[in-house]
Amino acid sequence: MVVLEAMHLKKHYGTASNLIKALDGVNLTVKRGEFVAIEGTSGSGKSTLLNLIGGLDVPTEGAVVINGCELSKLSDDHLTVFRRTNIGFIFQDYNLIPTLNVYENVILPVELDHGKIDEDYLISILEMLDLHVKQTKLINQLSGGQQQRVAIARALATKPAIILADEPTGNLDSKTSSTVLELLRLSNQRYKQTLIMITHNPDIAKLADRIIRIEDGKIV
Ligand SMILES: Nc1ncnc2c1ncn2[C@@H]1O[C@H](COP(=O)(O)OP(=O)(O)OP(=O)(O)O)[C@@H](O)[C@H]1O
Repeated sequence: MVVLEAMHLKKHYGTASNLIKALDGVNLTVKRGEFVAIEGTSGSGKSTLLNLIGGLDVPTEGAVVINGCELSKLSDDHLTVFRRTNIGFIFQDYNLIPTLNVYENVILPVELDHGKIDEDYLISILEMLDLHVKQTKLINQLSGGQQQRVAIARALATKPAIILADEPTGNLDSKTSSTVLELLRLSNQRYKQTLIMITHNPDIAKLADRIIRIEDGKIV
């Protein structure tokens, strides 16, 4: 079953002589439960692609369809709810809320949609990420790596169909990094979640079902 379809996606900035083709005609089909790694040099268009797939940015041309829903057809409000319920983002700026503690940050996306919190599932995530003893800590009492793990727990909390991750283990030591990858892989397999991950690490890319390489805004 196809969960994501990107059709002829383009993202251009500027005009005429200053035209930057950040993404230049990308077609991509991803099946439910697939783990896709995205590789490419700096500036090749990886983040642009992830932002368009996640509906965080609007393409200049082309369309993104997730679970049969074309993102550009949704109103802003619907898109916000759609994103929250279908997509888990693990980006480098964690966007955690400093006035909430770890537990409150993690359950926030579930609460915003008045969803039921699966406590057992949540505890297992927090334990695997070694955050269970930090649940009542405020975000600024955590190290960068711990904050990254909170962002990962939050992305998994809603059991989203698609997880979009931008170098999710970039700031973690190698032990935590492999734990996080194991958790993502486990979650990917157990819940048939689709995982799309930008990585510069060939060892991580090797774990993926498929590696996509982007150069100059195109899949090569
Ligand atoms: N808002 C913007 N305005 C103009 N150009 C932009 C904008 N955002 C991105 N670009 C350009 O689009 C191209 C692709 O950028 P993108 O961030 O997608 O690359 P990337 O592969 O994710 O790079 P990195 O690995 O360094 O994060 C780059 O040339 C970048 O300078």
